[in-house]
Amino acid sequence: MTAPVTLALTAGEPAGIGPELCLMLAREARDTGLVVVACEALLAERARRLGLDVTLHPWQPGEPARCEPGHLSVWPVAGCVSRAAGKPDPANSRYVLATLETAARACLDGVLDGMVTGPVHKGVINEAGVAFSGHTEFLQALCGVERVVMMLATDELRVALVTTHLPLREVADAITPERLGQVARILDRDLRAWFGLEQPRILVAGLNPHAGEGGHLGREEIEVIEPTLARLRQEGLSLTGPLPADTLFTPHWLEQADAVLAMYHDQGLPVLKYQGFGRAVNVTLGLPIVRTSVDHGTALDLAGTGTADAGSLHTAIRVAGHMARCRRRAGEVGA
Ligand SMILES: NC(=O)C1=CN([C@@H]2O[C@H](COP(=O)(O)OP(=O)(O)OC[C@H]3O[C@@H](n4cnc5c(N)ncnc54)[C@H](O)[C@@H]3O)[C@@H](O)[C@H]2O)C=CC1
Ligand SMILES: NCC(=O)COP(=O)(O)O
Repeated sequence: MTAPVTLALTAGEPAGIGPELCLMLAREARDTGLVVVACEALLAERARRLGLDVTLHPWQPGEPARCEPGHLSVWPVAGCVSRAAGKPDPANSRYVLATLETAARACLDGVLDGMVTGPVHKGVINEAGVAFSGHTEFLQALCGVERVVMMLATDELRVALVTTHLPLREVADAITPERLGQVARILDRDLRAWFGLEQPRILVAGLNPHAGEGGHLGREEIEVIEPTLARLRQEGLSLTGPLPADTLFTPHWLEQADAVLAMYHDQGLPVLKYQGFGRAVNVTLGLPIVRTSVDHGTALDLAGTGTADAGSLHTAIRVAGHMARCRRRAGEVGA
């Protein structure tokens, strides 16, 4: 019999809502195996504080994960030096990164089938002197791949990004024919692989207002985006654009598309979050492992209150489980 899919779930920033969202999962039975990669004492303390009756079971590679209500398997990670909700401590940063590395290496080694990440605080990690711009870039480097793509999705809308965590000032220079080509090809390929689309229809946003207004409001569309899209169409990609970003997110265009490719983080993600914050998933395309994440951050204001919504975490687990099963079926990893 084939072993059930088992995912790593990193609990993220200890002072944030990640640890309690992981614990909330234990209220119900799970049909996908989950191993929470975190400090066991942190989880135990947060469970006590919130009155959650959860028994934590240290997990060893090769063991089945506990899936019944009231029980959670934990891959214990050391180094979490302060565990207060709502009070982040840069001294925990090495521990936070160790949870990510533990999970990612387990996926690369085939010990686990994919990873779901709870929210980390990028600023706090940087305060510890570690250059870190996000899981996306961290996992790209750890897995040794040249390009990955951040895509956030609800059941109704998918938005992928050409650039991710960059100061706005640097965005225009980062949009090169090479990067745009790599991102569009990964998006097209992974929409086919994971989302069952035979010929993904992708709307591409311009960078400038009104997609450059014929060159009067910026020349990136004419000099970079249009020629690159023309080359990609010759390769068989179905791309429409560059379209003015302010009217692209309207039913007229979205009804004809499977995904939107936005040029930068705050061009695409505010629309996605307005449409579906709390039930969206963040997927890293182009990695050799399965990785999804929640659509929200650390919500330090809610940590320790038990009021955080676990909707996006449920979506992230569902999508990662689906991707891991696809990979199994495709024979990319041993069944
Ligand atoms: N996947 C990740 O690791 C992500 C991490 N972040 C990081 O999180 C930190 C804080 O970012 P913010 O911009 O403040 O965004 P945030 O998502 O943490 O908070 C924005 C607002 O949404 C609320 N909120 C967030 N998650 C919620 C949930 N599950 N249930 C109910 N309400 C929720 C918060 O209380 C707050 O009012 C930053 O360091 C950022 O980089 C942000 C997005 C994703
Ligand atoms: N806005 C999405 C976000 O910041 C999450 O990024 P990452 O940590 O998944 O790279």
